[in-house]
Amino acid sequence: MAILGLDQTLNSNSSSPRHASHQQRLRQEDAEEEEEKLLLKGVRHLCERGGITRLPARYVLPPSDRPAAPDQLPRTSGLIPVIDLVRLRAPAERAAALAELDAACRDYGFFQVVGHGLDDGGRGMLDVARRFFDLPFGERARHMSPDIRAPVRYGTSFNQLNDGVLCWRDFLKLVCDDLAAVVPSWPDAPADLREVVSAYARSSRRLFKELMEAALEALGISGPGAGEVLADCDAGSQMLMVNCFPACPEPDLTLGMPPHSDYGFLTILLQDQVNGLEVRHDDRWVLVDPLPGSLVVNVGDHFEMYSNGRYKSVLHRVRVNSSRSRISVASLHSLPPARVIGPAPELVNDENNPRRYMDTDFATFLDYLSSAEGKHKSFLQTRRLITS
Ligand SMILES: O=C(O)CCC(=O)C(=O)O
Ligand SMILES: [Fe+2]
Repeated sequence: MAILGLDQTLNSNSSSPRHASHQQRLRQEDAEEEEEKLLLKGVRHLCERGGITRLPARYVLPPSDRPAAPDQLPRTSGLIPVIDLVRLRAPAERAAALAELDAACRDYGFFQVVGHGLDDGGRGMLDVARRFFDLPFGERARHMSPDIRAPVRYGTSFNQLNDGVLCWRDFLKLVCDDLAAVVPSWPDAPADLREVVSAYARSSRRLFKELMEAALEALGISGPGAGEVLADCDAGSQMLMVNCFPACPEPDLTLGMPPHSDYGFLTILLQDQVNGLEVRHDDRWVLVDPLPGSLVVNVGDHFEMYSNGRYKSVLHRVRVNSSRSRISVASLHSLPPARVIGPAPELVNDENNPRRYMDTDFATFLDYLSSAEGKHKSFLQTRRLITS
């Protein structure tokens, strides 16, 4: 297909002309099918073919869903609270740091972590991720699967089963629940991927547990209740989403990820120097401008449910830009997949803090993702008992 032809096909209006002959309509249907197949190979592949000077129509959002041009955004450096783990680890400063953590989870649902002591600050992880996305398409495509349940999966967009408008994103999903068992099925190229990513996954899990320990203390949950949750964190579910957002020809018309919340307890996000994450706060989108070397952490749906609404799982989205490709690695942590999650009994009382969410489990979440409902509401909304 000629390069110009490709652009024209991708941008063309998909409805058939009224007087098109039967044969013309069939040809158009074939072309649309070919185009869809091409787009599902991902945005990296699309960009590598060259000649993409306009955003293909399948990625164009309706005007109300488009991101504001960057210069119209409020500057937000300093807005997302910073939690210093060095203070959290110092007995004399722990109480003050816990109060800050509690406020961040309540008021923002997001915070930045510094002083985390991660070996190389995550640089090795970002570097191997970049080299993975730089591999020839055929090498990446070995891991492609439309099955959202596949433990290793290279995919594109957000939820390709349900996306009406595609997102400008490719990703490698790696389930890390039982590392020793899953690592042999991970990509073997680049040659150091398995080693670097599994080391990062282990560090991220340690950080998750440390943050959960602190958050439970901040919530006033102690004794056997806290012990059980923390033991479950050790054997809990973990999923790495390694995201690649290539430079985009018309970034103001689309998004790298649509507004969504994360399903787990906490997500730990490592990102390169290119901004893109926007968080919903006070009814507006704010661009997160992270401190160099920090990790961004957010509360997920399971933690909002477990905390009976005290902590907020906040909508966030990713914008793309026209000049620089961006890499991020989200590590989504929760309790073991078989565990039923509902409000902690310590946080519910009939008088002034009634139960706000019904119990849920992982299977229900996966069913939701593959259902038509996944198009319209957040998973959390489907679990609410009290809507205010
Ligand atoms: O790339 C980012 O900044 C956010 C990624 C994200 O929200 C996710 O993978 O769930
Ligand atoms: Fe997310």
